[in-house]
Amino acid sequence: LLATATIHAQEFRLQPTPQNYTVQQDDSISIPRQYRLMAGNSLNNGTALPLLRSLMPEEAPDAAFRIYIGTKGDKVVSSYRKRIPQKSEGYFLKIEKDRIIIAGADERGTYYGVQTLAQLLTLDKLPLAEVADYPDVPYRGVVEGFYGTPWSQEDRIRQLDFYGRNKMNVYLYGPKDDPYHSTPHWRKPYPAQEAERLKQLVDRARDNNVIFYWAIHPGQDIRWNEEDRELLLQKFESMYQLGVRGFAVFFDDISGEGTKADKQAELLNYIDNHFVQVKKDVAPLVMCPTEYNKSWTKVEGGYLTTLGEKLNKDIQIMWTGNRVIATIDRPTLDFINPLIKRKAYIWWNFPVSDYVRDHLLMGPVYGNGLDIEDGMSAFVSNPMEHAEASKISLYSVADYTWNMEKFDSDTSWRHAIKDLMPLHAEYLETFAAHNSDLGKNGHGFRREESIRLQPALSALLKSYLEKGEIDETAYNQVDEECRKIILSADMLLASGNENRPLIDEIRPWLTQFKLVGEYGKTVLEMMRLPQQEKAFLPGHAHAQALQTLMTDNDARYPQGVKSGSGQLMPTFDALFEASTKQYNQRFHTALNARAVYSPYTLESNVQQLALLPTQQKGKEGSIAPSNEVILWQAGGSLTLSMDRPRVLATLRIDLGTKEEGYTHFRLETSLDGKTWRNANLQSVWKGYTMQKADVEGQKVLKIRLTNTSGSEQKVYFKAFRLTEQE
Ligand SMILES: CNC(=O)C[C@@H]1[C@H](O)[C@H](O)[C@@H](CO)N1CCCc1ccc(F)cc1
Repeated sequence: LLATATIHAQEFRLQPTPQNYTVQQDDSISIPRQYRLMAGNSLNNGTALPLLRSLMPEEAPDAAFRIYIGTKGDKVVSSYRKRIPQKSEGYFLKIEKDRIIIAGADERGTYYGVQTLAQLLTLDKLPLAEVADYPDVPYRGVVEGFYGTPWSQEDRIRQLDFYGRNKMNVYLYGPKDDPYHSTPHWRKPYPAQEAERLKQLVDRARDNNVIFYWAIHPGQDIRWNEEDRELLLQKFESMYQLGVRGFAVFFDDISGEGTKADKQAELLNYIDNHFVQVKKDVAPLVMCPTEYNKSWTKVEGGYLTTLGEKLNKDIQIMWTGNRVIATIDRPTLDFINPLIKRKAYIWWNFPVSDYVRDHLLMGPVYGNGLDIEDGMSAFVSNPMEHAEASKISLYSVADYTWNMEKFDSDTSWRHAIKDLMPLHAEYLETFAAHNSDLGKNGHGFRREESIRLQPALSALLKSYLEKGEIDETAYNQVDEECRKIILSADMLLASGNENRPLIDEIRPWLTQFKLVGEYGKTVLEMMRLPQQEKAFLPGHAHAQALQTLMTDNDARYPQGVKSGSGQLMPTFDALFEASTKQYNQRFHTALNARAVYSPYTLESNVQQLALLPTQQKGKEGSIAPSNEVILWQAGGSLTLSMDRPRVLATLRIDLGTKEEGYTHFRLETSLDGKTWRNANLQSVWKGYTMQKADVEGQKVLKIRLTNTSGSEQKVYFKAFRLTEQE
């Protein structure tokens, strides 16, 4: 038992990472069963004491062991006054042989001291520790601001408890699809049942020392008149009656009248002067601007400068960074802070996934600057509609914003996973490692995925595509990972009550993840058999069956479910296509060699072209370029076949050679694959190697490019792109 305790203490990590934490290694004390409480009066209506009592229930006035707890200025901790960090929400925690001292700079600091003690109490023995701690970023937390299904009451209760444990101090309620937050009912008070639920959340937030902000999103239909202004204030008043003590006005994603900066500023200052400042117990007003990221900002238009100049100085202005979805760095803040004349209140659009709903974003939080804590007034995360699954990122956001310099994204990510499912951490880590990239998306924001397996995946693919050989080391690593994927999916699906809400959220992705693992194993087996006329066939059929199962859209997820889409699936698909193409060439068969349905098929007797994948995006079709010199033998040809006759708009080819180089080749098109007609090539731009074919309006089934020079040509294969007519 002692050994476990020792190991536990050594690998034990406090979350978030404290600014200062020292432990006397050679000594510890048993957790006192009874203690005498010496509490400062300032804590009477706070939540630090209730939390302490819930952790250590046995109070006894005559107990030898004492706990001194108070806030700076309380007599009971006066002799530790100088040890308390002079920082908002700071605290001093010391565990001695006969006493524990918790002294906060303010009430929330004292509460955080108790939260840190709570973590130490999970050890078998209490280390003789000393913690002097405080947060880097003043406001830290979550803005529930996504499109899609808002979180449930249970989701939110669990979230608020999570924020208390992780020292996050704000939660902004602003679900885009809540009709009483936004158009059409922002003017109306909540119906009784919703009001009661919100009141419960406000109370739970208070228990966790979290400021509950209620946000309103009136901009789409607000009229700049007294009536709407009064209606908005009445709505805020009704929320105040429910206990809300933090208010926000979001003007994002709107158009029309509501986007005017001077009108927005006038309204916000009015709210500040006639509501926030009057109430005295309400947190600073927060607003989200219409121009909330740099790519949407027209500085000369004056929107942000107007807000910066006109808005009362204590009104916070949100900012998502250089783009809608972006990581935050020093240049980002150097742009926005001077414009708005205050420190930006960062709204970080991660791990929100409402624009890539088929993906889960379970990877590490990385890419934000570690030297920018002095440049922001807040950093709040806009999460996924999957509350529990978002906690991997939120755990690290809490870690990052509390102690930025010491933040290590990978360590934090691994601890976040342990915190979420201690008994299944290794399986959840396997799942999370392969479910982190977003796939192509309109915001161009991507994340690393399958990081540790990437070298093996690319080595396996490269040697197979370029030499038709199997890299055994890489093969075994990928095979072993497929086994772990299948195991992890099953273990998590069968994990019972450890974290049922999480499994309920990610179940469709776990099922998909298992299929990805099985597909990988099947494709790996296929790679060994392209020369075996009979043995290859069952594997090919199984792989196709798995492809079908992976694209079957579950009615509940019309957007589909993607897993391993960043690295695993592209590699497995390429290996499926390559091994099937090899089989077809060897046995002159026409097995389907397309992993992902595409209307275009490539055939070629030029060895280096034969395995290039074709791609289709809308009306565009292409053969993937190759970045090596192609030895194109005399008479060698490449044929791109359509699944049915299609009308071409453009066709561009780039062999990396000038005009004369193209005289060695003939380009033809055919509607039936029997009769062919020439298509002339001409330069697109003088002196460039890209050529275009005159095929506008031609209906074709096949396109063929042949080396008619009578000798081998060395060319590049830089582009082969067509567009179809609408
Ligand atoms: C700070 N406010 C926001 O970030 C607003 C919204 C929501 O919060 C959403 O969760 C988030 C990321 O998808 N933003 C996307 C906005 C996209 C969008 C794209 C093109 C448009 F034309 C309009 C909106």
